[in-house]
Amino acid sequence: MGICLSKNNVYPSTPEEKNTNNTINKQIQEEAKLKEKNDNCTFKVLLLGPADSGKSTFLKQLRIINNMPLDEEDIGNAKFVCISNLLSSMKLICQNLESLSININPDNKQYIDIVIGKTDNVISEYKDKKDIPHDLIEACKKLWENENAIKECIKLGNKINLLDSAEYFFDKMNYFFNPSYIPTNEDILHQRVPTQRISETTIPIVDSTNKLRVFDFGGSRSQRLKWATFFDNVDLVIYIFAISSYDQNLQEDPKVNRLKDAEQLFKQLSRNKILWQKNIVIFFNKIDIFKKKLNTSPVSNYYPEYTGGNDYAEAATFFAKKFVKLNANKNRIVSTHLTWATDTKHCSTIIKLTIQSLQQYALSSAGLT
Ligand SMILES: Nc1nc2c(ncn2[C@@H]2O[C@H](COP(=O)(O)OP(=O)(O)OP(=O)(O)O)[C@@H](O)[C@H]2O)c(=O)[nH]1
Ligand SMILES: [Mg+2]
Repeated sequence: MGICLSKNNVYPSTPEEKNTNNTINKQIQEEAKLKEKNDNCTFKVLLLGPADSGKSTFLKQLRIINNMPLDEEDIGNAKFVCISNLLSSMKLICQNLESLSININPDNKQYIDIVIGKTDNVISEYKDKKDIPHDLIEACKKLWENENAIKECIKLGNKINLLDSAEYFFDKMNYFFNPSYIPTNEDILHQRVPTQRISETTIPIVDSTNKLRVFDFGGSRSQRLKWATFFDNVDLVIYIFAISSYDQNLQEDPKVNRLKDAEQLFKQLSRNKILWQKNIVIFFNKIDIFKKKLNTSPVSNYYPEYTGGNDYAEAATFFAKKFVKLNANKNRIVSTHLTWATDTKHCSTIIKLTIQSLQQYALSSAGLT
């Protein structure tokens, strides 16, 4: 390279070598600056997708996995949310048994009446620290332990927009009804609170000097109108939808299939001008429910072109191909992951992979790899 080494120093001997040396030094300085910038980077990440798809759950996992405590509001409201998710799910089931033609044991009719009659008042009063009436607790326990109709109705939960976590809360009702029980992180991960306010959370990435600045949005149709003002200077879009929702309709528009709505939404986002150059990671979420459903709710009932039966890999590949095809900019990287957002161990692997590729992409955009 025309450079003489003397002890620890580098001395150029001719004007040409001097020039080369200057160029190299400049490059080294620029790369060091870029590296420093990338070592202390804050990546802007958007969590986008339809309602009830798992965006806020994923944000909770991002905090847990990066050793950041859960949001104080989530912890403070945990008991109330668990109880109200549990009671309102039980009420929804009791109200729909007849329309779903599910028979009950006549001896249990009294408990169903108690649940339907008392739940709303109890939820509104519970916030004022009133106790849950004993007869309502007993009614819930009796129905869950002795009435098969409740379990049958859970299997038809897709028809009544039942919470995916209903069974989780019913299984743990003895804990939740105990006044001294303190909800765990797992309980908080199973809660359902639709996001009404856009949240911004800065999360230091564990074992790194970089941070994530994560925006979590409400996914219902009315909430989507607020998204676009946050699209500037994004580093990564994570599009999350529930792959298990292929047999469900939207809460806000019961005529529209949830997964078909998720397709349309993805198509629109992939065409968005401000996001045009941005890479997208798609999370096909709720695979735990998806796997179970395949046996009882054939995908071909909703997608007649699907021929893979109840095979999990076939069905997942079918949807993955569908979404990747919908991406309008073929020059951007679209990666896909099958995810289970309520499971911390599973999420940890996916989150690490996603952060790695985000950092890798940032370095390569800066010309450092
Ligand atoms: N079984 C299961 N439940 C999940 C999974 N991901 C999320 N949930 C549950 O699904 C419900 C909805 O999750 P959220 O994270 O609130 O959904 P969201 O996308 O933030 O919804 P919006 O705020 O309304 O847009 C919660 O009760 C979660 O516990 C999953 O992978 N498996
Ligand atoms: Mg949310």
